[in-house]
Formats: sequence, C-alpha cells, structure tokens
Amino acid sequence: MHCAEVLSALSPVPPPTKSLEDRMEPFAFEMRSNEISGRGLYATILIPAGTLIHTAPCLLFTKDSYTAHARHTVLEHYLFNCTNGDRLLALGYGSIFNHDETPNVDFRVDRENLCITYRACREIEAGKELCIYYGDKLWFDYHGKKLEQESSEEEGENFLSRIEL
Ligand SMILES: C[S@@+](CC[C@H](N)C(=O)[O-])C[C@H]1O[C@@H](n2cnc3c(N)ncnc32)[C@H](O)[C@@H]1O
Repeated sequence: MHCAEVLSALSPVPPPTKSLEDRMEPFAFEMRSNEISGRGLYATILIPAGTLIHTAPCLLFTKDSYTAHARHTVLEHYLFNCTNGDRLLALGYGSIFNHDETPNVDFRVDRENLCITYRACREIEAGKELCIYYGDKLWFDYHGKKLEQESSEEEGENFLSRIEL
C-alpha cells in the first residue's frame, strides 16, 4: 500500500459535491447591475419570509474617525449607523442592498459583534430585487422624487440607520 492510500484509509475525505466557485457563490441571490441604481441583489429562488439571507462581517469606524475621515469619502453612502454615532461598513454583499420604500429585507446592526444580518421580511419571489429601507432622507433620485437637502448637524442621521441590537 502506498503512503497516500494509507492516509486516505485512515482519514477519508469525502469528495467535494460542488466546485470551489459554486461553493463561494451566495445561494439564494445574485448580484446584477442596472443604469439607475447600479449594482443590486436579486433573488434566484423563492425566499420564505423570515429567511436569514446574509450576514455581513463589518469594519468599524468610530464616531471620531467617521467625522474626521470617512464621511468625506465614497464610504459616506455605504456606512450603517450605530446608536452611539459609530458607523459600520458591511463587507460581503452587505453594502450592495439598494433602497426601496417598501423593502422586502430587514436588517439588524450588531455593533458588539461587528456584523449586520439581513432577513426577508416577507416572501420574495425569484427574480425580485432584494431591497432594504435606508431611511427618510435620501441623497439620490428615487423614482424621480425630490431629494431632501442635508443639514450639517443631521448629515448621516437617517442614512442606513435601522435597528441596532
Ligand atoms: C449602499 S449603496 C448600494 C449599492 C450600489 N448600488 C452600488 O452599486 O454600489 C447605495 C447607493 O446605491 C444607489 N441606490 C440605492 N438604492 C437606489 C434606488 N432605489 N434608486 C437609485 N439608486 C439607488 C445610490 O447611488 C446609493 O448612493
């Protein structure tokens, strides 16, 4: 018996059922782009209400580092608010959910564990875009609606702020 066969007999490793590429892709959604809202996430299967769709690990920007640096960069439109003024940048697909005023995905900001979870808040048909609610003050044209002007004190207050655990 060759050495490799002995090792294989001692600790058999089941062959992978999917290619590495398939295993790295999300299961229930895919990313697509359009000219109006850029990249977004779309259901590839029927997603039942309450399904955990994604957990995004996050990078922390303290309130001070946000105020001094991040708010002056493209990150301003990607950061999620924490109740203490800190901000989280969602990694993975967490920053790709677009906004809808009747969202089909709810999110929870978990400052302690530095993650954000996204759940279907109703049943979502295959092909539908997965959207969250950013808040009342939008900084982009939403279906032709007038944009709210930001005041300096309020800047960021309603952006991507939802429920913090
Ligand atoms: C958190 S990012 C979402 C991902 C973004 N679409 C991308 O390609 O990076 C927020 C940005 O997406 C765009 N966006 C999100 N929801 C939108 C909507 N309903 N209509 C138009 N643009 C939207 C805006 O440009 C906004 O600044």
